[in-house]
Amino acid sequence: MVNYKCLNPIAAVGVNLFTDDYKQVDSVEEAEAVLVRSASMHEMDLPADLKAIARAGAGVNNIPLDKCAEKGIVVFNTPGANANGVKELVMAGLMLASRNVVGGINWVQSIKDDPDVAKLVEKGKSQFAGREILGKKLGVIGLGAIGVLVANAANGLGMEVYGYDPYLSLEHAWNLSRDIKYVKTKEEIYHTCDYITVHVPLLPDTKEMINKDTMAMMKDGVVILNFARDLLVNDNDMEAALKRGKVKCYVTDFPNEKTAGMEGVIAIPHLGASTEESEDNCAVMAVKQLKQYMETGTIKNSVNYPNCDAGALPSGKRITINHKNIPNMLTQFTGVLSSENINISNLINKSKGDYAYTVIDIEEELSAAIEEKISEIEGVLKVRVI
Ligand SMILES: NC(=O)c1ccc[n+]([C@@H]2O[C@H](COP(=O)([O-])OP(=O)(O)OC[C@H]3O[C@@H](n4cnc5c(N)ncnc54)[C@H](O)[C@@H]3O)[C@@H](O)[C@H]2O)c1
Ligand SMILES: O=C(O)CC[C@@H](O)C(=O)O
Repeated sequence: MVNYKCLNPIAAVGVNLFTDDYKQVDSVEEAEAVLVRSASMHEMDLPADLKAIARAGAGVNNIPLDKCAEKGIVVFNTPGANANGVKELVMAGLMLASRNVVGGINWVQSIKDDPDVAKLVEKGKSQFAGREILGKKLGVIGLGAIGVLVANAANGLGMEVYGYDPYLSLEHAWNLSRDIKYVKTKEEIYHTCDYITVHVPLLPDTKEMINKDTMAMMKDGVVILNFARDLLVNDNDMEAALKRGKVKCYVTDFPNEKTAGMEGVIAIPHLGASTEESEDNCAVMAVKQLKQYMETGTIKNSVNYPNCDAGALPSGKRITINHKNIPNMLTQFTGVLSSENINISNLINKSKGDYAYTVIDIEEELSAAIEEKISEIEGVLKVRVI
């Protein structure tokens, strides 16, 4: 039986994939597997039995990835599963920043009880006139699952689209329309574009990438859209830029105490992935990845351990070892098994940065004492026998 804990509500279509071999528990302390959306896990004690965390979503800045890796806990996310939901809201954000729909709607509400409302609407509507996006230049920073969809959709609406991503993957490059102008520096986007949208993860090198220096390079009256994470933007610098008119409008899906009421900000309550379709896609992908890892040791879409297709289970036992990526580990693992006269039928070893993962298939049972011996090897972080 595998105990799992959901730290946020996870769509039923995903949770229902758990069979009778899985049991939902009330506290993280009892869990071997965790499902999470946006709940912060940074201050949480991670129990010794915890083996995997699946983030039903893309951003993993709410999870202490290094601390998890150090404890042999594999963290998964669900790349692309909510990308269409976010793309659609970004397109809405482009419109809301261009046409004063929000101001107009609020105004109608303020005059709704006036018997002359229809006449007042025609008389007063000019104060909410806007501009069209057709022919305007859009810069997309980060051409991953969301950025590519946004770039292609904006291109389809007649915008001239520029894209920047120094780590562009082959898969995403294939999906990018040939009309998108791929640029080699962010500065080209800053200097050129009327609208700039960011779709990068929050990392030390992307934190506050939109700040007074980068905004100084932008066109006067630029519109900035942030459907990625609030800390990508320096809020004090944004406030000053909005006041000066350097930035015409800032659309954010991550309002905080500073930006929620800021003039010139369109604040949306983190709704990018809040669609039935995205929530279902993320939940199904997260649960499938978690189950596959718990049941077979295969790692797919991990952000802190290497991906590893462990293949079908052997007739005997499978030993999975999460360990440090340091020399001489395989010799020690195979040494323990050969000293017990155990034959290895298959061995896979993968590494990612400071961490590695080894899967060893044997055609017989494995005693707890031998498992213990492997666990005691320096650099071994977690051992499982499936
Ligand atoms: N608003 C929401 O509800 C919502 C939903 C999903 C994702 N997000 C956020 O959006 C981000 C992007 O999501 P995604 O699904 O497209 O992820 P993704 O991993 O598919 O794409 C991220 C892209 O950013 C690129 N990148 C990384 N560092 C960069 C840099 N310094 N400059 C330019 N590009 C860089 C990567 O190469 C990658 O192509 C997530 O990390 C998350 O924070 C928000
Ligand atoms: O779970 C959510 O609602 C938001 C998820 C989103 O921010 C993500 O990074 O995938």
